[in-house]
Amino acid sequence: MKMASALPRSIRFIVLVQLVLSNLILAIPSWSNLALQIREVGDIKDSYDYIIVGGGTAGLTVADRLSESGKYTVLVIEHGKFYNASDPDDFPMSRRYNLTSVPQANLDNKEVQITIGHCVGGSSAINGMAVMRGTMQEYDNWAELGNPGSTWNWDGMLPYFHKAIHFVEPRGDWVKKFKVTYDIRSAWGQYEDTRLYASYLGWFNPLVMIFYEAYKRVPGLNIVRGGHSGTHGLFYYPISLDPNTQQRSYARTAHWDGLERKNYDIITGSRGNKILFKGNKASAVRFVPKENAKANPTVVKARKEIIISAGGIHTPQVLQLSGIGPARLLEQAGIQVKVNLPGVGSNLQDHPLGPLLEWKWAKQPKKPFENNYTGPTFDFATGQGLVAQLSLPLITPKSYITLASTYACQNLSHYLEPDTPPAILAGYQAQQRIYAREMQRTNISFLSNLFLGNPRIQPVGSHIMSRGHVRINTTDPESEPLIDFRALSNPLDIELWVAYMRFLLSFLRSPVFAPYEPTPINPPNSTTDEGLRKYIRSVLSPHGWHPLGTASKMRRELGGVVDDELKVYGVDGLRVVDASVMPLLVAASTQLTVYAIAEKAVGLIMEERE
Ligand SMILES: Cc1cc2nc3c(=O)[nH]c(=O)nc-3n(C[C@H](O)[C@H](O)[C@H](O)COP(=O)(O)OP(=O)(O)OC[C@H]3O[C@@H](n4cnc5c(N)ncnc54)[C@H](O)[C@@H]3O)c2cc1C
Repeated sequence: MKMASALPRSIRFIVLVQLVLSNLILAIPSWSNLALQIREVGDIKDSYDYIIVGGGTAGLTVADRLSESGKYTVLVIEHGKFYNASDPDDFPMSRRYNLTSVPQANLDNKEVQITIGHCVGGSSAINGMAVMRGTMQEYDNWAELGNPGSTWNWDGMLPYFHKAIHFVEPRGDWVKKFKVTYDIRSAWGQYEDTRLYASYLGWFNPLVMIFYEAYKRVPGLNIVRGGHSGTHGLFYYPISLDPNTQQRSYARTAHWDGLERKNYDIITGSRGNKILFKGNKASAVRFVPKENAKANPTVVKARKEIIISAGGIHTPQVLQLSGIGPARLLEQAGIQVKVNLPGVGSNLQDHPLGPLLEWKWAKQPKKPFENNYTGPTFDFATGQGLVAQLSLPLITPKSYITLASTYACQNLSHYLEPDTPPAILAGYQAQQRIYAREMQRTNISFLSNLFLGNPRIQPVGSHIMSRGHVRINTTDPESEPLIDFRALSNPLDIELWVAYMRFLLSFLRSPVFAPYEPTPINPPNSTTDEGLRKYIRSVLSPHGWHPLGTASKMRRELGGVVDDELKVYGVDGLRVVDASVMPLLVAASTQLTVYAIAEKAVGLIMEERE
């Protein structure tokens, strides 16, 4: 989009007309056979087989797959709107929520700006487009927290990773130049009917190879033989880019646009604010217009199931407004308790973003960018998708055992709120056992370094020990929920960051960079442990755009909210399908995992039906 101003006016006009027309076709499909955008509440049917609250990444995937046989009617209720594809800003407020966290006590009381999607397509419409997944070990850890026989492990997820995204191989010269590794057979799917794409950029940033060479010298760092095949180390990730249009490929383009289905409706600008029950069975959704919570609500009935896919922040809110959540919180808000489920809203995790490491290079590499790329521009693209994922033994060979045993011996209740319910504590202790073990292993990453070009590195914490929460505002439950990351509330997190910083500072001294005479921009002004702690507190963001865990798929006695079929404990006919079911972070950005969760959920629903 930003390129448009460089074009002659006549061409700009044609491009604009094309964009407006294509947008009309995509956004107003109600005149044809296409899936229907309901414009007036009165046009909504009295009941649907499936109702999905939230038309984002997971919600649209589930809706598409449930409606594809034509046997079932599906309604999606989406809070945001169809946005205008010709909008010159790729990241406007109209497409995202305007949220901040409560002040973070361990981050100098900072209120953290929270960015999540608020439109048809949800966060997939505004994300950085990186396509990554975690390692085998990380998904296997999910199963460990699940019920006996849980299939939410690597083997149980892999078929859905395949189904979720159509992988487009990189150009041969690119593979050679960058040493890209990928393994289609074991890691990627190429299904014809999957319209979501993972592809690589077709241009060259010479800086990337300098970083590649520097990482290669890090002792113990794997050069991954099949990027994304469940192991970690140094590799390239593709992006969610449609290779034909060179535009963002996301939940809307893959799972809504152009579908010819009379059984698939969506209503936008509508906020689902209560699930209604007949006895124990979720039977209807109540919703209000986006702008007016006090307006007359509409109720639409579900004949088979209701699925909440409102994302890691709003799914717990919808559950709590429906009387499913911690009883005390609900009583304080004057909400009748349907199920006392303390885990709703707890276990909030996100990938923390460490300080952006930037340098000035006195001498530049000879060859500048080979830039004939014409798609969307964003930070990750300039880094070409190079990521280095590092285990704790690799980051800090001398102290990883001490860090792991310090964590294993912690009394977690010292770092939680005094009235933390026993089930929540039990769940965090189960996670503690997992992480105390994983800190000593070399096949799980604790720090991901994303190369962003220029040269810059964005360090991202892959796993955190602190746990936050999302709770309705008891004085005004319909307003935005209160979001507290409780960043660094577990003191081990800052010690991990001190170790990460020490690793990074030494990496920057790699002899590979020396010919370019680098000078760091904004380095920490003290490198003592205390100096680094202070520095981290001043720069860390606990929000790396991946809030999750707030309706975790764990055993109920561990504070879980959904079982292994993603059904909400204590009621019938209600599932959660989105990022909030992930019980633990994976060392990867989250969209591909969310798409795979949605595909697997549909598999479970269909298995039950047929
Ligand atoms: C800025 C940003 C950058 C990111 N970058 C990357 C990246 O590069 N790579 C990657 O893999 N991942 C990335 N992610 C993360 C990834 O996009 C998300 O994890 C994923 O899209 C979440 O999917 P979801 O279905 O859980 O939620 P969403 O996709 O957020 O969907 C939730 C939907 O529910 C709607 N909703 C909320 N409440 C209600 C309600 N009460 N009633 C009706 N509708 C409601 C919302 O409007 C939204 O459309 C990024 C995310 C963001 C925000």
